Amino acid sequence: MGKLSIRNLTKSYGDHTVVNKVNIEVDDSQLLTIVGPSGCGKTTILRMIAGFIEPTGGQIYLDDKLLVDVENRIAPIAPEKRNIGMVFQSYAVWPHMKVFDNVAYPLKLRKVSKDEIKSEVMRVLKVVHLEGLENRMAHELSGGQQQRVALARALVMKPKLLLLDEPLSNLDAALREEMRGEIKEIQRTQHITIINVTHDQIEAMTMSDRVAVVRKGVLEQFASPYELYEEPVNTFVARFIGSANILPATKKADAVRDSDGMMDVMVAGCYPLKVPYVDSKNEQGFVAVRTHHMAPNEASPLKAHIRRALYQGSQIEYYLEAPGCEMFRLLTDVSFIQPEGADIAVDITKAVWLDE
Ligand SMILES: Nc1ncnc2c1ncn2[C@@H]1O[C@H](COP(=O)(O)OP(=O)(O)OP(=O)(O)O)[C@@H](O)[C@H]1O
Repeated sequence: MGKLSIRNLTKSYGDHTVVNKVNIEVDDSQLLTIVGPSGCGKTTILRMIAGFIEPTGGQIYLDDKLLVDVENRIAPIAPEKRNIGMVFQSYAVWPHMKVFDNVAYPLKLRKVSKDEIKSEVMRVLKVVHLEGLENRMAHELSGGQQQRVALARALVMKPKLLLLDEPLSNLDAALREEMRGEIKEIQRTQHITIINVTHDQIEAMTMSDRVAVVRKGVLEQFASPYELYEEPVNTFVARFIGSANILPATKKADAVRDSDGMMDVMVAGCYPLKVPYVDSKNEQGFVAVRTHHMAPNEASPLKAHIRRALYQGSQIEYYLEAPGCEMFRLLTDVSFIQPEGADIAVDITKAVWLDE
């Protein structure tokens, strides 16, 4: 088991609130990613779960065990008694200790028998694909291998919950990709609940069952990767996840749902469009449009000026300007080739309405 519930979790330093009433529920054996720009409070949330930072408000439960409850003044459970493993960005391994001893360390502290230490260490080294390297010194390993040692050391305690604070950010792109797959594999085979912190939205999308998008300490959206991409709740989430184009749009305050579940909006003052109906009274708002949901069409009333054209081999990405709009992007295949400075017209094939 490893079901985590975070309720109204808050942390303030003086009058600076860095985590503000965050609510998150993670089911057993799921992988949650907390994502957001630098300084938004990701690490603070993780450290409150681990017990290294005391919250200013809220509760955290792991299964039915109350780890901390500020309002009811219940003394927080000490970090080492929480049954939580943690891996950080910097390789927290002892360089002049053997791989085996690095991983065995937490078990030795707990006075586990020698035989059991040996079998447990060998078991987790296999899980992280380091079998055969147990007698190497940690400093003789590559960055990726050292990070696997740190992972093995966290896993050897059979934690209910594994917290990962940007453990992949120091690795090169190929190794990062490989480790993402391995962490997913560990989640599945070891039946462990994982909370991963990153500012990399691709990592959040590809690894997670659920994603928590945080901005300035506030949880903006908590959903599956699919929902975040298809139904972002605001322009911040739409930009951050999948870098959507955001265009100004208007609609009637009493816009109606048609028989297809759509409603009429006007984009950039010139382009009538149907988008999925949302219950909103706002007349001014935005539409979020993915770059591949725009298509060139000479007859379209949405005229745009090509500021930049980035040739990418199989496709071209155009950076476009239109009156009243921030720069937006169109992704096409190479059959549509236009020079920078050209004026074109584009259709929007799919979009969602956002109030803010
Ligand atoms: N001990 C402290 N005293 C005062 N402010 C702090 C303290 N620790 C963190 N903060 C502030 O809390 C905010 C959140 O920090 P946190 O490290 O949680 O962000 P983050 O999202 O993990 O950022 P990054 O991606 O850069 O690691 C920041 O504005 C930071 O300056």
